[in-house]
Amino acid sequence: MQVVTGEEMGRIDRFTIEEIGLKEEVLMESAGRAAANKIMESISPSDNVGILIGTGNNGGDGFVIARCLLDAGFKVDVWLIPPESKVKGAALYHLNVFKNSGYTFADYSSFKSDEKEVPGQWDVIVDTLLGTGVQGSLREPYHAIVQSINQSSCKVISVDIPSGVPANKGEVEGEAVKASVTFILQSPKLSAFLAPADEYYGKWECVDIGLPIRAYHAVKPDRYLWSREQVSASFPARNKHTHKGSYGKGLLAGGSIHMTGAPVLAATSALRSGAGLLTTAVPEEALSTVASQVAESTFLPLPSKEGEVSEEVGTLDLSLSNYDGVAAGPGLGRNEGTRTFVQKLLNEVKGPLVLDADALFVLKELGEEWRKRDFPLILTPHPGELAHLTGLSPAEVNRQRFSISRSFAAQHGCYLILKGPHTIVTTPEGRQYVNDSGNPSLAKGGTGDVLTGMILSFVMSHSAIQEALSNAVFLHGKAADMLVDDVSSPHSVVAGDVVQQLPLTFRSILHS
Ligand SMILES: NC(=O)C1=CN([C@@H]2O[C@H](COP(=O)(O)OP(=O)(O)OC[C@H]3O[C@@H](n4cnc5c(N)ncnc54)[C@H](O)[C@@H]3O)[C@@H](O)[C@H]2O)[C@@H](O)CC1
Ligand SMILES: [K+]
Repeated sequence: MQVVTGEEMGRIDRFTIEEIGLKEEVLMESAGRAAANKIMESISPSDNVGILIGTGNNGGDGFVIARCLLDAGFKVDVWLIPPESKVKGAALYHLNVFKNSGYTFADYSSFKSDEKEVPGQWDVIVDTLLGTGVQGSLREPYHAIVQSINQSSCKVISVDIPSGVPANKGEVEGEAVKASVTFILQSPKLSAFLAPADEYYGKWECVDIGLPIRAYHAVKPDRYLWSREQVSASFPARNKHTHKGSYGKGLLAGGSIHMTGAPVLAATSALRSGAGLLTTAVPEEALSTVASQVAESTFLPLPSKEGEVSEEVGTLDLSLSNYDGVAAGPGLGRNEGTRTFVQKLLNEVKGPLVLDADALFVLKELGEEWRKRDFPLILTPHPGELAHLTGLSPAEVNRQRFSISRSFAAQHGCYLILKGPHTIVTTPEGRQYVNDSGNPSLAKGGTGDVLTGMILSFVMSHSAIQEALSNAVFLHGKAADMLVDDVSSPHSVVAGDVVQQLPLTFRSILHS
């Protein structure tokens, strides 16, 4: 499933109409009918339904939906918000089809002021006021209507996008519909994955309106949703005729005297995620504490000074080219030793290199050096870390999560995993994959270390790096979802619980 901007959706629509020749009226019929079918499945025949129709094509969808529901015998009131003379194009065509079918609507523009509240007898409101064409904050009368919708106790079903929510941005200016459910037409828009707009959608589902795949090929949004279906299809099975070496020899580097837990979490997570052989590299002063908590790893002591890796690491032969994958960062600290170490990893690792946490922090000081890597480089920042790397503020990063990740990954030739409530994996070519698992229980120290371990393990056992990364991100979130659904509360989940939950999470995918 592709994720689009409002403009991309418009271009896909136009290509379908102008190049492929599917008439706009036909497209609107398909869209409205597909949405109507979903709406009818989600309400009861005894419900009183109010359908609110706005001026643009979203309103046109509303006329199709209203006709479908009335034909099926539902109890429906239809309100046309603008004066009829304002309705144009395909929406006007469907207004006429609606009328010619023997149905009527109420003209909101002629209502007296005491008639303008959402009526108390409605159980369900279908919001087809405004779609992806909305610009800025809502003008009257939409503003007042949306306020009235949000104050009502009705179930609110938005079509395509909750009215007033922008397609491409997370910020909502002023009022917008807070939907119970949104039936998105064909492709989710960016705002479904950006805060706080994502909250306005309620539960959402995409409805197939039959836009031709050729139109997507022409427009190339190159952004996809990565969910359970894609994970199941790409999660590699463990073959009978394999041995520990078949699943990669990995190196996990992290820890310092005050942060011994981070490498423990990352290492145990890597091992639980299938790594065949794991070596954990830890500064000498922290080694015994870490080693006592990870029985299945071998260890590589790193020279240390004041509890953190020291600059001497730059002069040592660590045989870094012998590993199938390396991940570094959790708990390393941010001193010169870490910088020297990360520089060495960038130069000497001959396979996928995952940099997280403190390793990301020092990357900025390495200037242009790290752009020249011949082997895959995978960066896993949270918005604060990407802000540090780009010189932007975390708020700016969050505001433009998609575009900033895309340009950063392209500019630096790396895979970028921008963490957050809807983690985005971006490839060096700029393709993007949005994750749809996870919950706020993951907003805790240590959960990122768990993800790093999973990523290390997955990139060693999967030939397609993007799939490995997206699967790790999905399953990490899924483990948290399973914990919250079956075992814990979002408050109580700790990073170690996520590691413990991995076996059942993987089983749920293998057996689905
Ligand atoms: N173009 C197509 O072929 C199809 C479009 N579809 C529907 O069309 C929608 C997009 O249609 P439109 O581009 O007409 O956009 P809208 O339906 O969002 O309507 C835009 C109109 O709303 C008004 N408006 C914009 N900002 C406003 C504000 N802040 N306050 C008050 N009024 C405002 C303006 O008059 C503008 O022309 C989609 O969301 C989808 O529901 C579907 O029918 C499928 C086919
Ligand atoms: K809408």
